[in-house]
Formats: sequence, C-alpha cells, structure tokens
Amino acid sequence: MTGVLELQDLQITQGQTRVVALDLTIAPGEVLTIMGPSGSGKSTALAAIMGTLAPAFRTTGRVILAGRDITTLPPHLRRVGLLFQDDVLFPHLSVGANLAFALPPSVKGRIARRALVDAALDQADLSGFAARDPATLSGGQRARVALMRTLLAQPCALLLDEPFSRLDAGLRAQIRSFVLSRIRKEGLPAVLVTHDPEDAQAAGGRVVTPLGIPVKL
Ligand SMILES: Nc1ncnc2c1ncn2[C@@H]1O[C@H](COP(=O)(O)OP(=O)(O)OP(=O)(O)O)[C@@H](O)[C@H]1O
Repeated sequence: MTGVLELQDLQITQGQTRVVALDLTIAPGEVLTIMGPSGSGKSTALAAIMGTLAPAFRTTGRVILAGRDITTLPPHLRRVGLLFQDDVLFPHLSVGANLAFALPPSVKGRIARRALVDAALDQADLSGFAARDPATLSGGQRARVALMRTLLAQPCALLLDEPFSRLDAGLRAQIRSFVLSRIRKEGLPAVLVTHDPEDAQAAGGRVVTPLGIPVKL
C-alpha cells in the first residue's frame, strides 16, 4: 500500500538546541532530499521517522504515513524501509534466502514466497542469482540486492541514508538511477540524506536542511 508521508510540524530538540524542524508532505514516488553539515540533524530526522530516536531528544509534532499516525509506534510496526551505506547481506545465507528473510510473515507458502523473491531478482536484473553466496557478488549487484530486500518487506515509505556513498563514481550513478526508478515505480514517498549535490539533483524533489530551509544546489 502506498500513500503520502506527512511530517506535521515535526520538531526535535536536544537540550536547548533545535536540530529538526520539518513541516511538509512527501507524495508517492517523490524523494525529499535532506542536506546539511555534519551534526546538523539529518540522521536525527530519519530516526524520528523510523522510530529509533535516542531518548536524549525531545520530539513534538506528528508523522503520518498512508493516513496512519505512526508517531509513537515501534519501528517494526511503522512500515518504513531503510537503505543505508553499509547495508550488509547475511553472509551465511544465499542471495535468495537473504531476500526471503525480508518478506512479511503475511506472505504464506513456500511457492508464493519464492515467486516474490524471483520477481525481485528479475527486477534487479539478477535472474538466476538466488543460490549465489553474497560474497561472490559485485558491489553493484550487492547494492541492488540490498534495495530489493528493503522493498520486499513491503514498506509504505523509504528512507535512504547516504546509500550511494561507498560506491565509486560510475557505479554510483548507475545504482542511484536504479534506486530512484524503483521508488517511482513502487510509488513510495522517500527521504534521501546525502552530502552529494548530484544525488540531490538526480532525486529531482525538494532539497531542504534538517531545519526545513530550502537548499539551492
Ligand atoms: N544518541 C544521541 N544522543 C545525544 N545526542 C546525539 C545523539 N545522536 C546524535 N546526537 C547529536 O544530535 C545532533 C544531530 O546529529 P545527527 O547525527 O542527526 O547529525 P547528521 O546531520 O546526521 O550528521 P552526519 O552528517 O555527521 O551523519 C548532533 O549535535 C549530535 O551530536
């Protein structure tokens, strides 16, 4: 199920310092980019949406996803997917088992689960890779499996925390366009944290600081 992600006057303070102030709605398929210097609150904003914010922070406002108020829900009930730079696959599981692991328990039956995994491998241009050991994949192949694994959990929104920063320049552009095209196809609202203006440009949406100030690229 897709829908909009609403950050309704989301304000986060640490001591006397306000680190996040966002009041905006992200449409299905839209990518909001958050940019700002180190320590400015980018990860804090994502943590508030994920539900993993440290107790040191005080939060006001609401996070609404697909019409559901998720502000106080624990992370596993929010249906928010996260993709980050050090996303690692389980080394002791095959590529297919890594993907199957992400499927929600509501997908019942070995055949149905296998079909979803095979379709995900197809979409990532990795048909026939189900039995492979993740250690034998290239960096780009691993990045595509990591994204498909996040999507197989059937999130209603996707958070991207510097997901391309470990990839070299050529691969970076390729994986970025793969990730962005999947977001558009799935119609997921997404939030991208990056230091790279090229990532922000490619994302094609609004670009703001954690305090909601528009950034000119
Ligand atoms: N667990 C925590 N407890 C207390 N303060 C924290 C905690 N995590 C981060 N902070 C502080 O909150 C502020 C925002 O940090 P945050 O990690 O969101 O910045 P960031 O923009 O993501 O930085 P970077 O680009 O370096 O990852 C910083 O002042 C940081 O020191």
